[in-house]
Amino acid sequence: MSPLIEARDVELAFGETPALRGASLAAEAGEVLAVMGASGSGKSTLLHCLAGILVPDAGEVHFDGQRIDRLDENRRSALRRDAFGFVFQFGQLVPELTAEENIALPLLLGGVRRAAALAEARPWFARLGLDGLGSRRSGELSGGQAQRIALARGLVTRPRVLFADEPTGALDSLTGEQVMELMVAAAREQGTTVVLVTHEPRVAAYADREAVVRDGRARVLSAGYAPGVAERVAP
Ligand SMILES: Nc1ncnc2c1ncn2[C@@H]1O[C@H](COP(=O)(O)OP(=O)(O)OP(=O)(O)O)[C@@H](O)[C@H]1O
Repeated sequence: MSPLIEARDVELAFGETPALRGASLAAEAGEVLAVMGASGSGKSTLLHCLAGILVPDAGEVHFDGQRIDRLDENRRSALRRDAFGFVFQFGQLVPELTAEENIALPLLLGGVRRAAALAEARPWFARLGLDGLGSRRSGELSGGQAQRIALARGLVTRPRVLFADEPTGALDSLTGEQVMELMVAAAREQGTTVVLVTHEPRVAAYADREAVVRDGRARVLSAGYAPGVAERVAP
């Protein structure tokens, strides 16, 4: 079976700073893949290349049998909107919108009519333990509540791949674990592949498989989680 999404020998430099130096990484359909590594190792850059946000200087990015690094910006943008979902460290909700409108936003941007988009957003409140919060704005939500809204926004279009960059990084560990449990359960329920960037082994433990990025190169660890394995495997 070929992977759903794959980076092959990807290289990318920001000016004189090499961020990726031949990174290869693949995720199968339905898999939860954690990407770990030290600060500055290139994790976010690799995620941005996989998601078609950045175009690598060299190497290839494939999604669902298509080479996406060769698509122009308009087509990559359409792909991100139609096939991918995103969750970032600080939720990044739109402060002027209610929680319900924030969840519905990717559908609205994709041309779904307002009533239909809000109807799609509503079940997420019960699913993520957020009942009664639909009309709140982001300033009236706790960090954990806001991140669950961001998670719902990332999944509401039923994306093929959810890209999550340090989704628990701004939360305390208990709240972070709740968000991870909800994220993995919701993704599995709808068959969404998850590429999860984290530097926390406790967060990576929710994944089916782990990869480590070190100095701009990725290596996949064997399935399953064992404390300390990342440190032992890295040369
Ligand atoms: N927009 C940018 N402009 C210049 N350099 C950048 C930019 N983004 C990242 N870099 C550099 O590229 C390298 C990889 O950064 P990246 O953000 O991918 O690492 P990371 O592993 O995700 O780090 P962290 O865990 O701290 O978020 C670093 O040396 C970083 O300073």
